[in-house]
Amino acid sequence: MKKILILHTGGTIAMSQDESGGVSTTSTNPLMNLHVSATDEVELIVEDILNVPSPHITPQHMLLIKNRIEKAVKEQFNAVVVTHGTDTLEETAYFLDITVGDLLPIVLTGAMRSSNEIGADGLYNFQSAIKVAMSDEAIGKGTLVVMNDEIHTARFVTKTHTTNVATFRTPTFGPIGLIAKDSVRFYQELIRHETLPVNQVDGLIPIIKAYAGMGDTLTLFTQTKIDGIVIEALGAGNLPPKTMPSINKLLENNIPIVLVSRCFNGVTSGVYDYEGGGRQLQRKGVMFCDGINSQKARLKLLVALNASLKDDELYQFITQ
Ligand SMILES: NC(=O)C[C@H](N)C(=O)O
Repeated sequence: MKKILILHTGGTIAMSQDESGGVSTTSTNPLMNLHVSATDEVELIVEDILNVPSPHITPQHMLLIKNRIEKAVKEQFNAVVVTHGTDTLEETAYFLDITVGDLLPIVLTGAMRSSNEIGADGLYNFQSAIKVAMSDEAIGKGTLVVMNDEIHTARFVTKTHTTNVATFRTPTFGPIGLIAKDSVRFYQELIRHETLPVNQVDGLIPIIKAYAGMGDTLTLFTQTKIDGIVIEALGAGNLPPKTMPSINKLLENNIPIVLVSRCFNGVTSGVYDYEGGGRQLQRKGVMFCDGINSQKARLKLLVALNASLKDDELYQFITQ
């Protein structure tokens, strides 16, 4: 019989709606009182590791979850299911993906409707996540996100809708599997999977978004002590020319600059050789992140810096 560790962290999946329509955390997690079917062949050990809305989640919380999962490996658990608020679920999922690796299946899930709302999706998603975690095919696929009958990779999934239950999507590549009534089916997998061990997550790494007519906003970051910066650039990876003096200054000060695209689909590539164009940025040492969004790129840089990666190693890890 498989043994699965359930880690509840809070979020809407653990919340209820009151008479005024407000949704908030309750002292007992509603999932605790509900029976999850089709789990007779599995032993579930449940822990309320946190009980917070996910906008309150920090990298310190992610580290706590990671450490608990690593302990679970030693305790011979076969898989872990983490329930989480959806607002930052993709960030915790990605953090676990790049720090724990493929030691055992890790599946995150959440809900868009609280437990006592009509059409509540929490219990259903929770059950689906357990089914995926139980599946032998989930082994070696990296951290997974299961919502609304779909299986996504932590690396590429993102929350795309503020309220719709079909909010989690994987732009460009699509989900890697689905849950069809009783069966869990995988159709794709990632071809590479990078991980780094970390024991701390310190550092100030802001995210800034580029826009038409952007002036020298980045100058603010040349005057503050930051450890790195993530820029959501235009298109395939270009910036307005007025940002260049500060880009140069940051690089002179050895501040790592990670670039992603503000586009929802596609990957970055340094092709344009005009002032601020991607080719110029790459030549200067700006690191282009491949296909992940800015909030994940920020975690990637945070993990890399806390694992003391520098120079070439840092460049390889960020750009691979
Ligand atoms: N659906 C949700 O879980 C959203 C909630 N604000 C959270 O992330 O905690």
